[in-house]
Amino acid sequence: MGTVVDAPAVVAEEVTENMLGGKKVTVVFVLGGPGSGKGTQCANIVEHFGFTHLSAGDLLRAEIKSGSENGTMIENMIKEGKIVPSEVTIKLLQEAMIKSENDKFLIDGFPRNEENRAAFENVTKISPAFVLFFDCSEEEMERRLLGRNQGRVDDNIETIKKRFKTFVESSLPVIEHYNSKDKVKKIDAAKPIPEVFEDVKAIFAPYAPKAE
Ligand SMILES: Nc1ncnc2c1ncn2[C@@H]1O[C@H](COP(=O)(O)OP(=O)(O)OP(=O)(O)O)[C@@H](O)[C@H]1O
Ligand SMILES: Nc1ccn([C@@H]2O[C@H](COP(=O)(O)O)[C@@H](O)[C@H]2O)c(=O)n1
Ligand SMILES: [Mg+2]
Repeated sequence: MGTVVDAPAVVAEEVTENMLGGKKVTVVFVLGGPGSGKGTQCANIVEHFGFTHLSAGDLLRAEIKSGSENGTMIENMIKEGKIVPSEVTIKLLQEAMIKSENDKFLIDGFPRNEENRAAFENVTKISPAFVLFFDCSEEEMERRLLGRNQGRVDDNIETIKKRFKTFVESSLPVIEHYNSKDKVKKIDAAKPIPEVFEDVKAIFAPYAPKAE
């Protein structure tokens, strides 16, 4: 009797799980400190595994450039290494996912704090397949950021120190949360780029496009 009554609830959950605008999506959160190599490795994953890369930072920077009413607030938060309110970032991520024809997304640099994490789950009902965590020392990340040369307003030593503090205080607890659910795949990101990608490839092997 119990089984018969329970069955529809289970089916309903399967149907609605990770649905977005009528499609079932796979989401991987890509986390790690500033300069750990998230963007660099996401570009490789896109090329080899057909995911769409959504960088929360890039979306926020595009929002500033677009002349949005939130532009000044976002720019100030980025300069201070602070985290923009979740509603702003989630709206940008949701819009980008709905607009995309793809159903596999790398969400880079999000969730950055507990508020990001809980709000995303509440609003989208999407849970990540897993969390890719790029682990790297602050010394190495600082060296990389100071050498990046992409004209970012936050690639200066004052902001870098603030971003490290935000990462330790606000972002590491998010990684710990997912670790407690066995969802974190940790990568040694201090190695050279091709070696890091070898480790990444092993994790993404189940997502390799099928040979025709
Ligand atoms: N494994 C690596 N070894 C050496 N340099 C690297 C490595 N990975 C990335 N880099 C370089 O470090 C810089 C930062 O990399 P990237 O932009 O991918 O980091 P990120 O984690 O996305 O940083 P942010 O959080 O600030 O956006 C870039 O100049 C990139 O070329
Ligand atoms: N979830 C997020 C992600 C980023 N930010 C702000 O953007 C800055 C740059 O992000 P990168 O991922 O490109 O390093 C970051 O320091 C934050 O100020 C955010 O608020 N919320
Ligand atoms: Mg990046």
